[in-house]
Amino acid sequence: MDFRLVDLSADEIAAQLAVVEPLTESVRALIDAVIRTEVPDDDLDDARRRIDAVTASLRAAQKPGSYGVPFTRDFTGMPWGNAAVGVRNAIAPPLRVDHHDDGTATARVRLGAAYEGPAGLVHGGISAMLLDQMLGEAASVGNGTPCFTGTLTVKYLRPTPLGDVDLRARTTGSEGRKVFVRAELCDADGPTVTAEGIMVSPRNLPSPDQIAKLRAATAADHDA
Ligand SMILES: CCCCCCCCCC(=O)SCCNC(=O)CCNC(=O)[C@H](O)C(C)(C)COP(=O)(O)OP(=O)(O)OC[C@H]1O[C@@H](n2cnc3c(N)ncnc32)[C@H](O)[C@@H]1OP(=O)(O)O
Repeated sequence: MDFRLVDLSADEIAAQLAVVEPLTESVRALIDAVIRTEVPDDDLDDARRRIDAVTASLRAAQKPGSYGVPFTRDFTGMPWGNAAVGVRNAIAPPLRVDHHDDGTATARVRLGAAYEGPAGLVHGGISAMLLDQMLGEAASVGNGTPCFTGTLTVKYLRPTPLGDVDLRARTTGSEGRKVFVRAELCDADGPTVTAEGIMVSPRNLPSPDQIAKLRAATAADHDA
C-alpha cells in the first residue's frame, strides 16, 4: 500500500479544503440536478457542452491514477478521493464520521436522489458501502492502524427511505490482526440495515508502535 507523505500544515490543508469542498459540493448539486431536471432536451444539450468545457479545463493539469491516501506531516490521512468520505469526490454523500471516547463511530448523512435503488429507497449497495466505511473507521481508529474489510455481512431489516440516515459502529473484540465490528444504519424509526465485519490489519502495514515512532520522528524533523 502507498504511504505517501505530504508536507502540509493544518493551515495549508484548511486553505485547500476551503476551495475544494465548495467545488465538490457544486458537482454534487450538478449530479442531483441532472437526475431531476425537467428542462427541454435542447437545454440538456447546451448543458452538456458547457459541462464538457469545464471538464476539459480541469483536465489541463491532472494527477495520474487515483488520488490515493496521502498522509500529512502529523500523520493525518487525506482520503480525499474515497467513495464514502472523499472531500474531492462528488459521488461520496459525503459521510462525516465522528469518533468518540467510548470507541464508537457515528455519522449522519442525507441520501438524496443519487443514492436511489428501489423507487424512493436507498440502494442496498450504498447502504453496504457506508456501513463498510463505518466498520473500517471504528476498527482502524480503535486499533491504531488501518484495517481492511476481510468479511462483511449485511442484513437488510426493512427498506430505507431516501433522506436523513444515522450510522453507528462499535468494535466488539479483536484477535491478533482481526478486529470484530458491528454497525447499523437507521432512519427516524430505528435500524433499517445492520452489518458485521471482520476487519483485518494487513500483515505488510507498519504496526501501531512503528507508526507512533514514525510520527514522533516526523514531528522532531519538522521542529528541528
Ligand atoms: C481512519 C482510517 C479509516 C479507514 C477506513 C477504511 C474503510 C474501507 C474499508 C474497505 O472497504 S477496505 C477494501 C475492501 N477490502 C479489501 O480489499 C481487502 C482485500 N483482502 C486483503 O487485503 C487481505 O486478504 C486481508 C488484509 C483481508 C488479509 O490479508 P493478510 O495477509 O494480512 O491476512 P492473513 O492471511 O495473514 O490472516 C490474518 C488473520 O486474518 C484472517 N483473515 C484473513 N482474511 C480474512 C477474511 N477475508 N475474512 C476474515 N478473516 C480473514 C486470517 O484467518 C487470520 O486469522 P488468524 O490470525 O486467526 O489465523
